[in-house]
Amino acid sequence: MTLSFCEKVTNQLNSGVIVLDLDYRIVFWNNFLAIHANKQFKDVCDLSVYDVFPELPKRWFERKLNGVKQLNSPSFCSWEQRHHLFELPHTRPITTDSHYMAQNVTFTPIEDKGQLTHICILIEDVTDVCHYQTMLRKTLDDLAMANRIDGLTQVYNRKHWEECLAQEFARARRYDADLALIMFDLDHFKRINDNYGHQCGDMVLIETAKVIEELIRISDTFGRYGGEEFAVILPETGIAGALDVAEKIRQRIEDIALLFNEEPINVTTSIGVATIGDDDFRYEDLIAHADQALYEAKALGRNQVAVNKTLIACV
Ligand SMILES: Nc1nc2c(ncn2[C@@H]2O[C@H](COP(=O)(O)OP(=O)(O)OP(=O)(O)O)[C@@H](O)[C@H]2O)c(=O)[nH]1
Repeated sequence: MTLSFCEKVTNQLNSGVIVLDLDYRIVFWNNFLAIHANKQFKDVCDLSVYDVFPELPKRWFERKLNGVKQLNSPSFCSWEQRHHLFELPHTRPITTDSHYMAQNVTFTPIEDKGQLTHICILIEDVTDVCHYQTMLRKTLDDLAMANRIDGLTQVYNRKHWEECLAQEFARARRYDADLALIMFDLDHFKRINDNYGHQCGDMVLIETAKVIEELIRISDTFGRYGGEEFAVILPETGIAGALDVAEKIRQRIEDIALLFNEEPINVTTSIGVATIGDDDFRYEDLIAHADQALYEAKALGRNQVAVNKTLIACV
């Protein structure tokens, strides 16, 4: 078979070109397809495109082509809509999420003497774009996560935790719901650092975060407020429930069995509890109340739970 000039040019393209008649029979495909589908044109010529690519989503494909026919204008399908239309293996040495080549596909009507006679399908290999975009998205997700997480303890950092509190506070105000806050601070933590070193102090903070994360509900939001101070947001929780959780936290921390260089390390915590009140207009008010209660727990001798004074009146 002698090739026309246009066919020779098309065979040089680094994209796939398939031409279908109006019955979806293949009347041309270029070398790119011969290589990537591992089938010479003579072996597919005049076959239905569905016989050669049984994986094609027939209903979607025909709807797409009908649109091209009726409007007599090109149509496009990007890899972001459908990763690929034709199952062509990619030849990259890179690991991607799919075995198949990611594709941008353009459908173009072809007329002869004013009559639509064929549809040309251009398949662009965008495996690299897809791969690098996927990696970029993952990196951005990781960065966003790192921005929310405290590097040492792997729980929420103060900035993100406060954003969560601001949201919960607004929601509780809007729906007149309960909301409680627990803030706790490890007792005499400076002594642990001074006596055993910062490495030991860090280990205590990591272990504390771990046990408390296991103790609270998934709907609660736990974060490191700073230094050796942590905080828990308890949505839909009144004072009785909050005190219950606070006591569990106190007990759990007292029970942590830690060894550093084979020496037991004892840790206790002082805890302040506050719940949203009529006079709290900003989430910072709630923090101030819980912090005040925490200060009282320290003043009363540590290793205990205190409720902020304005609340005691209504308990
Ligand atoms: N190892 C370690 N220590 C920290 C970290 N952040 C804060 N600290 C230390 O925590 C200690 C807090 O000391 P203080 O504020 O005096 O409180 P405290 O000794 O716990 O005493 P009370 O709170 O009154 O019971 C300081 O020595 C800080 O350096 C950290 O990430 N790692």
